[in-house]
Amino acid sequence: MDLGTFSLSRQDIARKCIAVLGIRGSGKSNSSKVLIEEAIKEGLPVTVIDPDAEYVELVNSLGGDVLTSKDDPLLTSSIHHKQGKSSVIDMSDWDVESFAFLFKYLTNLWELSKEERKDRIIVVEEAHEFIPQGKVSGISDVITRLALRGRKRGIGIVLISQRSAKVNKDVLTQSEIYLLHKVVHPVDLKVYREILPMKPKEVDVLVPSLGVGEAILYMEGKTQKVKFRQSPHQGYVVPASSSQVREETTI
Ligand SMILES: Nc1ncnc2c1ncn2[C@@H]1O[C@H](COP(=O)(O)OP(=O)(O)OP(=O)(O)O)[C@@H](O)[C@H]1O
Repeated sequence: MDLGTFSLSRQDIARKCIAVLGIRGSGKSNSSKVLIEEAIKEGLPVTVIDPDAEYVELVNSLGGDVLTSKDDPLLTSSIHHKQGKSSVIDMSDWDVESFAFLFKYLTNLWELSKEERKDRIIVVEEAHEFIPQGKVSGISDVITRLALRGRKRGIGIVLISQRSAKVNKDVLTQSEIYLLHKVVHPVDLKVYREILPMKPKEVDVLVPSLGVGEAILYMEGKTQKVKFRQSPHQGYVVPASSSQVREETTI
């Protein structure tokens, strides 16, 4: 899989927990889109939990289904599991119905994958909103289960967040692949220092100097500075209202 200055195989990413971290504008979404494109091309279906509808065009153009709370979560998850089809759950309404849909869809995927193991990657954009550190909900419970126990059922997970310190630590620290984009805040640098097998001072110098699309890849005990290629799927502009709606809704 051609990701930019580096490549990973299907085997590298299937059934793994992958963390994509970095400040706003560091390139997380682009990097995740490149990963998703390549996974789908390799026949590895993806389900994206998408709070800003940023991945709708990408998943749709690669043959996946776009879902909202108006769809039937049990029916769609059953079809997607059976057919190995990709999907994107448009959460941009950020309302009670969207969360109810997400919970039922993921819970059903979890049950179905017990009966019949099939590879799938669940991508969680803005992961700190769904699996926050120190808070438990039905959604956080099912995503945590998928992340920590999904491997045997064929399920891998990609957690994307600009607020690494706010993502559930039990899940984040279980990641097998880290793609660490630029951060500058001491709180985030502290998280990186805990993850990376580097001297704290090296982390403090290297990480804030990363350019857009550059990241430190850490897997299997090795670190490597990489640069992602640009995804052709940049098309969607985030509506200004969606983050405001999010502030007012509790899961
Ligand atoms: N590898 C890359 N090569 C060239 N441009 C890139 C690359 N990665 C990201 N960009 C550009 O940088 C900008 C920010 O990228 P992106 O939206 O992926 O960042 P982000 O970290 O996800 O930000 P946010 O948290 O706000 O969503 C975009 O205009 C994108 O096209």
